[in-house]
Amino acid sequence: MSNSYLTIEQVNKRFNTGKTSNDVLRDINLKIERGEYISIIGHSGCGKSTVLNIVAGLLDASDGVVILDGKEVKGPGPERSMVFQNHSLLPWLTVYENVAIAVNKVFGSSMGKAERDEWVRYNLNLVNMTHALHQRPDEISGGMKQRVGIARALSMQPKVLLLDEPFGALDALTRAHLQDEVMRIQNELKNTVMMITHDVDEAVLLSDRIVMMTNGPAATIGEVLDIDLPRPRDRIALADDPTYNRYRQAVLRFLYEKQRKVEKSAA
Ligand SMILES: Nc1ncnc2c1ncn2[C@@H]1O[C@H](COP(=O)(O)OP(=O)(O)OP(=O)(O)O)[C@@H](O)[C@H]1O
Repeated sequence: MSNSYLTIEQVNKRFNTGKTSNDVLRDINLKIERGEYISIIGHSGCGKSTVLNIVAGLLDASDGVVILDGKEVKGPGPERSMVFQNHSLLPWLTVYENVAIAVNKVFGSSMGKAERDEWVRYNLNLVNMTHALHQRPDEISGGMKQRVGIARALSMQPKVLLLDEPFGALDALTRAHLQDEVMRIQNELKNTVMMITHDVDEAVLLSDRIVMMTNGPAATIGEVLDIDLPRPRDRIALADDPTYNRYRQAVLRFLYEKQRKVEKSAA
């Protein structure tokens, strides 16, 4: 298998607890090109977070490798920054400081103080948060916290941005607004992104490809769907677009027909 920008090759994952071994992932193979936006969708518990955690280096694969930009992933690193569903800001630091702490850690030796300050502000400006620089996490809304988390992840200039249900805890309107912001930022920065989602519309709207996982145990990639919709994408215009709806139906069919059958036959 030749390498792409990000290659997941023959990855298996078993969790061993006491005498029992739980085969969670089997034969995960995926190649992601630089600048691609990939979503991973699948039923709860199939192993989506496990895949992302292996790419993040937070978990080791039992077999197989992850190669990013020619280097094997071994342990966590700032070139693979992660945003979680439940914002993980440090509550005692301000919005500015939450991003600055990451910037100082990653670029402390290579950027001067003024340059670091400018970079923190640049990233907070990308997510429209410069009005709240000196507020603390408990003084801002859930959507604002997620924006700061995204700014913090982007500020590390990751080679791949890993989003674990980043909009999952938000109300529908805030979620839509933040999805639009992420699409705008993606258009501007052309990041390589892997995002876990349970939301079919979110997957189709944001992605270049949707990776659909089979049910566990021993979950694997069932189908990969190319989303060939021009960008920038407008959610309202797409609601009536036949191609958009065809993609949507393909994902729904996978999740609720094909994977339900697997569940029944396994029972
Ligand atoms: N540290 C661990 N030790 C043992 N089993 C684990 C561990 N982490 C995850 N698992 C198991 O691996 C399976 C996949 O979990 P994972 O969190 O990756 O699924 P998921 O698809 O992300 O789920 P959800 O959509 O509900 O977040 C589950 O059966 C889970 O119980």
